[in-house]
Amino acid sequence: MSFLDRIRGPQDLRDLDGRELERLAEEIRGTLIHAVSRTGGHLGPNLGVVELTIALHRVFDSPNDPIVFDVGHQAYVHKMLTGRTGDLPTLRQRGGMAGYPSRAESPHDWVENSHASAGLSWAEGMAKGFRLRGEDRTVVAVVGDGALTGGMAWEAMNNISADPDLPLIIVANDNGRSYTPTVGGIAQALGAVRTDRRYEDVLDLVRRSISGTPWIGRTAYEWLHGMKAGLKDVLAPQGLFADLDMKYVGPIDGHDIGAVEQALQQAKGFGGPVIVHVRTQKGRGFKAAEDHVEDQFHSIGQIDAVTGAPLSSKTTQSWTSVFADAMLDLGRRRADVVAVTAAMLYPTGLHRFADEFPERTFDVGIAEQHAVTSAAGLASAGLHPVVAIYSTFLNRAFDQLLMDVALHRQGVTFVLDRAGITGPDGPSHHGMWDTSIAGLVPGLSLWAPRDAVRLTGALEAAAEIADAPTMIRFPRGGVPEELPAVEQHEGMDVLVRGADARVLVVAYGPMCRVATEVASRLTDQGIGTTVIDPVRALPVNRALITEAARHDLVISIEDGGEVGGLGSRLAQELRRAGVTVPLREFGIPQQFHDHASRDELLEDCGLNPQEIARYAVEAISSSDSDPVAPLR
Ligand SMILES: Cc1ncc(C[n+]2csc(CCOP(=O)(O)OP(=O)(O)O)c2C)c(N)n1
Ligand SMILES: CC(=O)[C@@H](O)[C@H](O)COP(=O)(O)O
Ligand SMILES: [Mg+2]
Repeated sequence: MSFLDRIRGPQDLRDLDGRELERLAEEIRGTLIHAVSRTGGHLGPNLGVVELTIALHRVFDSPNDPIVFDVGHQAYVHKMLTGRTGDLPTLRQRGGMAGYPSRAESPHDWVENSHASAGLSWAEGMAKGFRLRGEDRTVVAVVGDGALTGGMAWEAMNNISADPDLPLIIVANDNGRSYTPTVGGIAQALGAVRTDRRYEDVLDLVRRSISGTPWIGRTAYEWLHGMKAGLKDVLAPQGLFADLDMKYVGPIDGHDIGAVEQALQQAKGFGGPVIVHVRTQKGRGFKAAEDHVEDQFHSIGQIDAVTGAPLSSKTTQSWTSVFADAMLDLGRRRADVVAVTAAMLYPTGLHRFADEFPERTFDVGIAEQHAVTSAAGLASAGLHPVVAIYSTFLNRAFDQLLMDVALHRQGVTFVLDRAGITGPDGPSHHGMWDTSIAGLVPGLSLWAPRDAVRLTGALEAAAEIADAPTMIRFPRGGVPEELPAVEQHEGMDVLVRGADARVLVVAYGPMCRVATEVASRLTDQGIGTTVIDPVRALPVNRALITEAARHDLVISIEDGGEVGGLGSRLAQELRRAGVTVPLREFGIPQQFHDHASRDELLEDCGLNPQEIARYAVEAISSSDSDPVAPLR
């Protein structure tokens, strides 16, 4: 039986000796590579925390001592050590193991939100809470160097550093990377601590010089050992945290289980907030990952478990790569166009713009709030910033969008990738709130392109707006074939013009294809149907109101939240115009949607032609004297 097979929970770790623990780490690495190369997922981050997580679960008593993972994408090893190795083959699949901690899976899991830089606030609150309730529990927060570039982490640190007996241990998991190398002064400061060896070099020098004479050696060693704390303070680099009067232990080799355990025990002994700074390597133990320049296999699809070569041959171009092409073309023609990313240069497709225009590309770290307001600053300086960001991560920068960009009427373009249902990353990753947010922002224009041609056109149009925010949203994955219009009308694209149309379907983005299929089903039932893509979804086009008034039923279909989404805004404008035609909005239901494939979840949301057409037939029939035969 392998060591890993013997681990049903953290208690089974405690009997293993150093050699056995190393064997266990090897087994965990092999299992991770084998499983995640098949399922896809965050292989690199998890390969980097194997020894760290083993040490954490040997020193602390989870779940009595909660272990909080910031972002949580690096919690696969934690899940394996808490009895879930067998679930790895179901990773990120419908009904399978979540890619982040999940309270439904285990009491060892505490925080499910995959949005970075929230972990320390969670841990600070938990530690205060347990202390107030008189519970003897230590909270441990594992936070990456990337997550430490997020402002929320420092809001928490400000409170933690002022609370000397808070039972909280912060493990700074410093692998020097977010996707690409982590940017900014904080990362540099961590790096300084990581690479500054004055203290160790002096110790090595003394050890070498006295190694031949035992009695001197023993005396000097005892002296050194006694002096160690003072010596370290004098010689060790005054790390980032020293000025906060935070106790600091490190830097520790995060792949040396014994050293990490010793550091964690030392930190535990302090009884108050401590930073344990561990140096790890993302992708450790898998050469293809270690050597992967882009992101050290931060997030992978299916790959060859030996070579690391991608297996899922992407046949269709991705929405992201269409944007990358359009952005590069725009940048070549417009010197005022600049790019802003929050530590996601490659995932958002800005890397090619950055290669050609490095001085016009700004990676601000995992700091979306700063990214948005800094973009307002760039616009006020006469530039046109394009902020490329995953839809879900814009949530945390709503105030900056509203009060810095829109209030100041700054021309900033937001390109929201992963808008709508994303799929495997689960509830905190679906981009289902951006359209509701957009609807609240005065002056904002939004495009939801249905294909590559419309995406390119939307970027061109958005870049022309210099006095208000603009937003372009598209989903994760492959871009569909071009869906040409049969007619242009007042800036809108008519995709189907039904004879004697009774039903108007207003469709946004990738749902336009669904809408044309709804139309063909209804036409087969003898119900004339018109399909319109507004192209510029917000503000609502007045011509759409006029079109709606000419029909007996209006249906809107969007890959966005149905509450307060684009359909809701259309309904509001119809009411305001006194148009009483019934309107039914089809969108993503207002709930947290678990992980599954994007197609599975869209089906669950009812965003398919069958269900929508069935609704339309029933609605028309119920309003008619001679009802139409129900759809089969
Ligand atoms: C608010 C937010 N922005 C962006 C992301 C996307 N993201 C996921 S992990 C990651 C990098 C995290 O780096 P780090 O904290 O150092 O963890 P590591 O992957 O190195 O273990 C990013 C940018 C996110 N999860 N949350
Ligand atoms: C953890 C995180 O937020 C990202 O790594 C995310 O998982 C990437 O999502 P995509 O795979 O859609 O790029
Ligand atoms: Mg990192």
